[in-house]
Amino acid sequence: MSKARLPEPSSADKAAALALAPVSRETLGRLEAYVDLLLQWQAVTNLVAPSTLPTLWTRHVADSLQLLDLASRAKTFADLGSGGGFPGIVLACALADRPGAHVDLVERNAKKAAFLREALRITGGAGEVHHRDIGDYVNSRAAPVDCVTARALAPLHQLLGFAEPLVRNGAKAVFLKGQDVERELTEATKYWKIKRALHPSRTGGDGCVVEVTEIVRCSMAMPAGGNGA
Ligand SMILES: C[S@@+](CC[C@H](N)C(=O)[O-])C[C@H]1O[C@@H](n2cnc3c(N)ncnc32)[C@H](O)[C@@H]1O
Repeated sequence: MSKARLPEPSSADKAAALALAPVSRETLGRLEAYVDLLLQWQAVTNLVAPSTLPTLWTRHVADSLQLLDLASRAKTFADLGSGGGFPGIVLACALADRPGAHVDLVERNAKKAAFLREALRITGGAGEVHHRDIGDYVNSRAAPVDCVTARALAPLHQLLGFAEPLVRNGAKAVFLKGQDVERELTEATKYWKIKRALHPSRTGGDGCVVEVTEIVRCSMAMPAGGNGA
């Protein structure tokens, strides 16, 4: 049986992404190698929604790159639930030439963790894959990180539960969120007192980045599914 042909990223979209989030020639080379690898693996395993492939550069790459401006002095990152590598691999590619930079990519799915390792290998991205559960990772990481990231992982109240040990240890959190952010913030404040700022997404739509610099648990019990341990 012949495989269905996947839609390809459009060159106009790539140009638009690079206008939104300009990168050095070296970073562009790494990102192109990553996108090529992602397209090869996408043919056999679902790393991103196939419908988003034509706009892969704006929807996924530029979306990830915009986090760098919100963490311009950060060197160490923890990307929770990295999946196909957004934003973690993109950040690792962009930071490869920054001395001391490092991205921990946390992913419990074995196939995706294997993909992430291969992406770091072929791009020379500055990072390491942690094939484990986020709860284990955040509760056992001894050294602080500067910035914790996540995209399309969980509702905000759960993300805050995951990130709380890292933020308590000095990290800033930046979460890429969609249009439901106000509802998620309302829900989150039932369980957490947070210091936060909202930044509209540079890649358009109703998306935004939630920047969190303080997370304090309220007395109410967390619902199932958060890092309520
Ligand atoms: C919907 S995907 C999003 C992937 C990527 N961040 C993106 O935006 O394309 C969520 C990923 O988080 C991983 N994940 C979910 N819960 C996790 C957990 N508790 N520990 C580790 N990985 C987790 C899943 O395996 C999945 O690959």
